[in-house]
Amino acid sequence: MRPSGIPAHAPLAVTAAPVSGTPPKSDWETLRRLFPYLWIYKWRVIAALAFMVGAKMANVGVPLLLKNLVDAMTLQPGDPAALLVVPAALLLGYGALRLSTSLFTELRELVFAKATEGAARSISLEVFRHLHAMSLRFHLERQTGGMTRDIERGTRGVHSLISYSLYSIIPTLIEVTLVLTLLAVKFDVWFAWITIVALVVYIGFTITVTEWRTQFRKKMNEMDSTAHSRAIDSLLNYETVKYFNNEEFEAQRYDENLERYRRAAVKSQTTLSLLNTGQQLIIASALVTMLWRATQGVVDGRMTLGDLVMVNAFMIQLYIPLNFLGVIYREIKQSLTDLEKMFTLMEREREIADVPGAQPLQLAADGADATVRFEDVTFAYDPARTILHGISFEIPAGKTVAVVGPSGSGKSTLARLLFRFYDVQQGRITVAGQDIKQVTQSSVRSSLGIVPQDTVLFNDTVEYNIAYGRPGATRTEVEAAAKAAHIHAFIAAAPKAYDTMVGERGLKLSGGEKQRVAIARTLLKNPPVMIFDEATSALDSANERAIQAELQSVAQNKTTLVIAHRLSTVVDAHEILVMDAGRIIERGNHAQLLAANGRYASMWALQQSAE
Ligand SMILES: Nc1ncnc2c1ncn2[C@@H]1O[C@H](COP(=O)(O)OP(=O)(O)OP(=O)(O)O)[C@@H](O)[C@H]1O
Repeated sequence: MRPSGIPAHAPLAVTAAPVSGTPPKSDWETLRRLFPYLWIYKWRVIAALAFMVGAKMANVGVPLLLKNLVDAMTLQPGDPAALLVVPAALLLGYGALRLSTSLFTELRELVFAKATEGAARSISLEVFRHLHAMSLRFHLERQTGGMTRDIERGTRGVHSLISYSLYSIIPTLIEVTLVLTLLAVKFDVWFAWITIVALVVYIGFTITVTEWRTQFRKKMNEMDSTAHSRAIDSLLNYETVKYFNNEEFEAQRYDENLERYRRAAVKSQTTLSLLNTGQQLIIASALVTMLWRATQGVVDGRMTLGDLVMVNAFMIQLYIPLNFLGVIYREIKQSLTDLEKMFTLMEREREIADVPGAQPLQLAADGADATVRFEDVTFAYDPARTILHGISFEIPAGKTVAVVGPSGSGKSTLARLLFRFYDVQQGRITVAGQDIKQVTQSSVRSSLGIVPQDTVLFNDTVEYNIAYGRPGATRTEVEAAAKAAHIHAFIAAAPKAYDTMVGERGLKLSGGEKQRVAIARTLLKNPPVMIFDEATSALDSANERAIQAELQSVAQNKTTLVIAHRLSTVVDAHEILVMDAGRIIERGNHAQLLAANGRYASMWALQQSAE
């Protein structure tokens, strides 16, 4: 048997660091959040730091050798032996030091790549899991485009933060310390002072200007995310845009943000030039002062020519990384901002969470005890508007209860509550006598199957979409489900059969075809409790009758909740609830309700005459 497109669940061996508490407040807090993800690879972190120190020591050794080389040439002009032997040894040493600098640097990258990539992977996976754990309310409110952009930037932030701090800031600090110590010990303490003052002024200037510039960068990000959200929303609504001929309107809305982005970007660029010029000024002043002190030293005979060369080489070596400090500081700040945004997203409270120590729902293997009860359930999406008022009913195991009533009366809300997409404000919902709030959400959901009102499919093959009902199902099982949902013949006749792509959100299929794919995947899941929320509303009468018969045979031994507009589809239900404005106004079986001659009877008469 050929396996279907979806593999069975395989646990991912990723050690996610624990997350707790409130959203990060400062940069240090963000760093503290990131640290545990890296510390999983502590030996690599330590080894990388050691290699870094090695590389910097080798780097600082280079000017020292240069000094000796120059001194050998200038101080012993009359000694041909020394002139031959000493420079040869020094040249070899020079080569070895240069090589070790790059060797240590490469080793550091080699050792650390796994830690960086591992941390980025753990965080990405954790964010993804967290998003799926967030409530339906969160997902209905989110702006997909902007949010994915934030996540993308956050994950990239992990890479840049690690590489900039570990590959730039820390090495520069090590180098500065080594050079300062050397200068202070070997020469006039003035050299160290000039370097320190220049560094302090440089860093102070860079940080102040960069902090000020951050607002433009933030604005750019904001505009970028909003533009992205608008573009995605507009593309998802492609057909609607065309129906209303609103391409130009959409383009203008998009362009509003692009224009704001452009303005912020130009400001960001102009202020960058200001920053760069200021930095160059500070560095050039420091270099000139140092060189002036060094030439004075040579003239006074306190320093050799070699010393002068060495001081100059040190300064140039320091100058190169410092030159990038502004960019690095900004990138680090930027990464921290991006990371903070992602961490804040991760800290958003999960509205619907398992109670501590929640156990899985206990259910007989054949679902024979899967009775569903709504006990005096009151619910509001928004506290200002109660949707369900004290709803009580029971679907005995293996029986079918139908809910009918006008649009907006709260029928689909019953299904959402049973799936625990929201928690009820009053009363409780039980499955097999267990409150669904007290057991794990995943066990409740695995006992339920739904054919929803609006089916949205994954942009993959028909087979993938059906097999989604039970990852790991074989092609034969997928076909059997498709046959039961009366969609097999249609799929088999398509040029690519089960490998046909359904398009984004399944839009390449008709409403009725999508609905049948949804039925097939729920049949494949085969849970003890089924919910059909107007499951056949998109079908023509002939297809509806055929599938109704199939659904009824499937529902035979299952606990079933049927939500329907067409009353002819629910006449066989064990109990029919008539809902209006969030209340059950009538209940009974078809015959009883007709006899009662109330709302149901008049709805029935109306539909019969229409048909
Ligand atoms: N996420 C939500 N936030 C706020 N109000 C909501 C939300 N979802 C639904 N509602 C409101 O709750 C009420 C009941 O919605 P529900 O989907 O349960 O109705 P229904 O009876 O299934 O309607 P229909 O027959 O049209 O599908 C509606 O007035 C709807 O506007």
